[in-house]
Amino acid sequence: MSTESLRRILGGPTGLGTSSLYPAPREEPPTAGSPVPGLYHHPVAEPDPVRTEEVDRRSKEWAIDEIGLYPPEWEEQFDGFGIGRYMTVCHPDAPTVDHLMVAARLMVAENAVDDCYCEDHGGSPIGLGGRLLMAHTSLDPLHTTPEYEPQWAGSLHDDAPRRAYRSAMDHFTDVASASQADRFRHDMARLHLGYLAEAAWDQTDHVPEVWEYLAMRQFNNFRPCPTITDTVGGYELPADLHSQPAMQRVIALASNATTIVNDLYSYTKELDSPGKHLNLPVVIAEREGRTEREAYLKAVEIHNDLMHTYEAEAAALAVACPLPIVARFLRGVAAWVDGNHHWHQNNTYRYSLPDFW
Ligand SMILES: CC(C)=CCC/C(C)=C(\C)COP(=O)(O)OP(=O)(O)O
Ligand SMILES: [Mg+2]
Repeated sequence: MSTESLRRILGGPTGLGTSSLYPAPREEPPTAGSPVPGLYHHPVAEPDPVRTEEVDRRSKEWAIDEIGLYPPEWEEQFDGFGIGRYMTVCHPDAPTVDHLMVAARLMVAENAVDDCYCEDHGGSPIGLGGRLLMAHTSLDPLHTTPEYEPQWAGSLHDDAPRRAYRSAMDHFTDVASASQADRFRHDMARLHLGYLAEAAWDQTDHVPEVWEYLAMRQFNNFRPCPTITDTVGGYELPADLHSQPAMQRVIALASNATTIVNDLYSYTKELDSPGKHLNLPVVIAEREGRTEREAYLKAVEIHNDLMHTYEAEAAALAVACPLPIVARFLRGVAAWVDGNHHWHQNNTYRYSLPDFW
């Protein structure tokens, strides 16, 4: 495969000596909506405003009318999340708004579970395992005897997170193949495992080693979002290609980079939240005895290393397995990585940068 083709797959220049083509640390402090100084990323174009608005409108209609997701007082936060921008910028190859809506409902549902079960909308580490497992059955149904089946089926309507998961999953399985749905269930089980480790550490006030934190964050991770890029794009990466170790490594590295992006952009929000909220800079500061600023800058470097390794591995995979479907999927993952950065950078309603420059 030519260098030019690889660039197209990854969305920008890669390899030795190309870092200087991307934004470098700056002298002046960032302003609202600017990227984290020194963060390696690929700027992308603003998402299509027509699609953005339509996804916002339809997501809200679904959340309110179909599943009763949130009370009126949470409306501002729902709007501030910007689901339309997020999905539109992360899935530039979605053939229709219907395809974008498949991703949008899942994203809204995933955030509802995180907020209502784990975090600041009534969440708690206490009893989380039971709640998460029951919610997981909205994605991966219980197969049981006629005596108990109706009780389980009724439970899927009992709270907003389960209603959201069940409805979003129904819409997803309408368009996904059986193996794409199974891939998604596996990724969601990984996510729930990550939530549980984070909650267990919270209950015992344990601050993990940096590598342990990175392991937890590989599971409590955006991974279920980029890995549906083919379903949202209206095609399928076959299971035998998706499960190749080289593809799994690319997916994990890309997803880890996207999740550390969240740790960097949500750092000040999480410092202001009650209790100690773990994120990469906080863990580095505590476990490696660094100042907050030093720890934050080290987290930027870790992100950049992950991004460089991800891009190198994706390029190597594209060469080793030169199938158009592999190139298309890798392009979709790269678009998600870049779009995720764009959304975090520009979501000044949720995020603001620390004063470290
Ligand atoms: C959309 C999805 C699969 C989310 C899973 C986990 C999650 C909420 C994140 C990876 C985002 O991290 P965090 O919980 O720290 O989110 P905020 O910083 O509150 O935006
Ligand atoms: Mg965060």
